[in-house]
Amino acid sequence: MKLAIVQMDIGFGETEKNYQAVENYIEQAVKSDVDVIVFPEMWNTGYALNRLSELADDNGFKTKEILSRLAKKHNVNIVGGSVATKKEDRFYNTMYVANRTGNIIAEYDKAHLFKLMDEHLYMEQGKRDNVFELDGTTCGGVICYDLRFPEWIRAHTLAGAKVIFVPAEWPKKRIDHWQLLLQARAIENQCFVVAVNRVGADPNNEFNGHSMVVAPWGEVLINNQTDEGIYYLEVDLQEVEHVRKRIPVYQDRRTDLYN
Ligand SMILES: NC(=O)CCC(=O)C(=O)O
Repeated sequence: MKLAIVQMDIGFGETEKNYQAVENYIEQAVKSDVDVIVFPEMWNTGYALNRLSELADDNGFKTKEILSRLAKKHNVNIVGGSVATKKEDRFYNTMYVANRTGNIIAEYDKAHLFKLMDEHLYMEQGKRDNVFELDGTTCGGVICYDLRFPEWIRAHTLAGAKVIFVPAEWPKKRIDHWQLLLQARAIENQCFVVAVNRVGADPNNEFNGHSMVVAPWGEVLINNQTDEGIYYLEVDLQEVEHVRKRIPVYQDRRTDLYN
């Protein structure tokens, strides 16, 4: 799986600029041979939460149109990070995934809202998991703070996910947690973790990237990048089976003691 990790800056409440930036990034990424392009969290609005009624994407219409059109045009999969959406007068932090044919194959509302960034005051939490297929590989997608809930990631790998995508706006001041948690989730679940964080700043936080790809044995394949840009990496999905055979964690689970 050839990945293009888009570690972008996000204009605070500048939706037009952000949509244009995402279109440009897709056009740039497909100049290389890529299978999946991945974006960070809340890339349409940033955390301009008190302006969601004006800024959130109505039913994700605009986001879905762009992802679908460009995925089809370039025969590429796009894990669309997440965007602020409005659905039936409520706001959500929503991930959309478009496959090569331009079909929107996943729509996921962030399950765990992050109180330290006031999300719970403005948004509704999601009620469903997020498992989808990219080129025949079962994948899962969670959003930022969801990463702190090992049982939530495990629910996705128990449902078959071999790759977990984690778009984020994870502030610099807790980047040590980000790195450790991503590595732990990959090792304990014996899966690839593909995590994309933003760069730049908003009125409340500074973001320093450190987007990461971690292999099922825990090797960190990308990290320490703090500049805005696209980072390219190919991963060998067969590593998942090799690691799961070497230490059969899934067979050794004590389902008589826990689920
Ligand atoms: N946007 C988020 O969910 C941030 C999560 C975060 O920073 C954390 O420490 O957890």
